[in-house]
Amino acid sequence: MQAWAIANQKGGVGKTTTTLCLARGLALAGQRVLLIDLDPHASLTRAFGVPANPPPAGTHDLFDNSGASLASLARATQIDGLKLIAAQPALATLERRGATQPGLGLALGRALHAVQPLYDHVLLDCPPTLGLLMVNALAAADRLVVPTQTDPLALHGLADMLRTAEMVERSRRRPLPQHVLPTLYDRRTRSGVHSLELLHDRYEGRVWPGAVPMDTRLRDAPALTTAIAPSGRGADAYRRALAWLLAQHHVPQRQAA
Ligand SMILES: Nc1ncnc2c1ncn2[C@@H]1O[C@H](COP(=O)(O)OP(=O)(O)OP(=O)(O)O)[C@@H](O)[C@H]1O
Repeated sequence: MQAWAIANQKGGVGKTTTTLCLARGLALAGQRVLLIDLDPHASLTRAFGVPANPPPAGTHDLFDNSGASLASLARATQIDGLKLIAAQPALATLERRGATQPGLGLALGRALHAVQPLYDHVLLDCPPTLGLLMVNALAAADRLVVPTQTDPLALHGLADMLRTAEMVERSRRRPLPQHVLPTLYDRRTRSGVHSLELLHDRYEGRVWPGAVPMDTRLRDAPALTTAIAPSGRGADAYRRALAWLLAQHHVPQRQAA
């Protein structure tokens, strides 16, 4: 099983869209995929039409003492082979508890360990804040995918995110390969073209050589719950990005604990 953290400390850079498109691509290729929505805003959960009221069983239950197992929280989705653990608003309170409850930073990794035989890939959609939930995802992941908007401000956010990942990597003493995915690219703007060039110069080897273009069909997909099968330039770009990510062979297999 490969665990992928999809993370960036900056909001609105395409994390949820990326998670959804990569997961769908993997499931359509016959892989057994689990999505875990770690973002209290629950965009990914809503994209699958899971109602917010009453709050669904989901990610938060992994962190309390309810004894809920990850396997029991996974719900089927409209896509064969793709399961989802829904986010609940209560996730937002976890950051406070984390400070006082030792061991909570590794709760997700422990839960994933138990479902290794059930899934080929687990994708973790992270919130845009460096808190307990993101640290859990980075500690548990086998690889990190950082979607980054192609504009000058977003490049600062990217540098912060990669520094954070390197800190976590040092403390867990296991490599965390990092892959950068340029998103929301507008080739008609000079700042877009310039930012993409900068990305490739600064992070050579870690950046997908393409870029996901602005595409209204991708923008509308989650809101309309038609996230299941968007088509068009954006969806095509994600297919190519997934192929590139899978071709990065330096990702080590998970070691036995
Ligand atoms: N390639 C694209 N073209 C057009 N719109 C896009 C594209 N990718 C994402 N969007 C839209 O941009 C917005 C932000 O995307 P998304 O929710 O995936 O980002 P996020 O990083 O997960 O955001 P947040 O930090 O708020 O969770 C959404 O409305 C989404 O539909």
